Amino acid sequence: MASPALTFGRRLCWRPLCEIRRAPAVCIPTVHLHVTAATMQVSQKDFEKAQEQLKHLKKDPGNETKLKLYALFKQATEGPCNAPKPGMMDFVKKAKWDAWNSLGNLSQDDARQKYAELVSSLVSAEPAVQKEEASPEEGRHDGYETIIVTTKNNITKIMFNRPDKKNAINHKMYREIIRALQEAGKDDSTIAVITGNGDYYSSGNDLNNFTNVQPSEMKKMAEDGAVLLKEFVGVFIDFPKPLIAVVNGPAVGIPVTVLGLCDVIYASDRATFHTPFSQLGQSPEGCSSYLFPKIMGFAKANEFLLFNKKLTAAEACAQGLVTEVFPDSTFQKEVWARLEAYANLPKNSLAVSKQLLRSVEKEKLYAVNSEECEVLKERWLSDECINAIVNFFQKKAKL
Ligand SMILES: CCCCC/C=C/CC(=O)SCCNC(=O)CCNC(=O)[C@H](O)C(C)(C)COP(=O)(O)OP(=O)(O)OC[C@H]1O[C@@H](n2cnc3c(N)ncnc32)[C@H](O)[C@@H]1OP(=O)(O)O
Repeated sequence: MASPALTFGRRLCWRPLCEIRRAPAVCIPTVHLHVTAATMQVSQKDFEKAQEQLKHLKKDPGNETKLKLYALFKQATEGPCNAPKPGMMDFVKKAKWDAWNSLGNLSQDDARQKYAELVSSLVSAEPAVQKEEASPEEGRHDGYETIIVTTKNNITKIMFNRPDKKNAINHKMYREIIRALQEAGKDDSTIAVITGNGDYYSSGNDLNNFTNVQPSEMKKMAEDGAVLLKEFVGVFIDFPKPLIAVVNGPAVGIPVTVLGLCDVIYASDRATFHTPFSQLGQSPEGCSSYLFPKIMGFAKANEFLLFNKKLTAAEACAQGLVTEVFPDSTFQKEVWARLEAYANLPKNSLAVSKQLLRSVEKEKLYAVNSEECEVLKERWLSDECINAIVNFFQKKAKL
């Protein structure tokens, strides 16, 4: 397949909602004679109320739901799908058309009803309070949007903070993590911790990083991506004090590979570890092509890095990737109690010891990092990789 302009992705996110918001009561007078006036009024009122409620949703309901809302709105206001089918490569329009068309001959009243019910279920599922935002944490560093950085009890904590996107790492987040690690390396803390907010540790590279790119810009996108990735992995290689990963949930891709560059890895028993590189037409990064065989042995590393084998926390621990696994119910309490005790140890002694443990490998790690980024630069331009990303957004295919 020729490299298409990857212009779908994000646009899918808001257009259906925006359209719904922009298309208010003008379409509503469509009525059906078999419905009594009273029922019709209630249903129409609910429909209008639902449109209003939708505007105030705090949580992005996700593409799948937005497509459902779009389809029900069109059905409710225009009846069965009557638009011409968009072309295969017009992913967003095609997804919307498919959603509308799938409603077949559903009546406009039923569509209004279902629309109102769906909005109502979204409203009840809204989080009561965004805890992290509601109560600013002690020692919080300013100027970050995608991560939360705090320093307290001699520990600098860097928390991935895009829980609605499973903490997928977009370009801004790569840059913010680089800056946070550089600052944590120099601040007064004794140790630094990386963790995730929400149910995931991180779902890895945000696949939107590859979207909205015109064919003429693909090469530049790959080159810039390789530069950013090299710098990102470089700050892990050079991190001067103990770096602990507190893996609170599933981890996919790059947050897994850089675990080999962290010093201690604590995992909840809910965590899983997955590097689906071949499934995505990509190749390993984060120095994992060198460190993982050293950590797990070739036999296990090959299954993990080549064949996308997902590991449970217990398996990752048995293979030496994870230091210790804790029951999810006591994970935070046990881990933080332990980290606070470690952070009271002499800071300089810990820093020089960590550097001794890691310095023998540094030159090799720089070389591995460079080589991995070069290979990935080519991979990102390959049909295998582009097709995998198209597939993710088109079908929302899950790993
Ligand atoms: C500078 C560039 C450097 C590049 C370095 C390269 C790194 C390689 C990698 O990291 S490879 C790993 C890439 N990650 C993935 O392929 C994961 C893709 N995501 C999934 O398969 C699933 O989302 C899941 C299994 C992680 C979670 O599934 P679940 O059903 O529980 O949740 P949703 O799919 O509904 O996810 C909620 C919303 O989050 C969006 N999302 C999740 N992960 C990513 C991602 N990696 N990239 C982009 N978007 C992601 C998902 O699309 C949902 O969004 P929506 O609510 O708008 O629909």
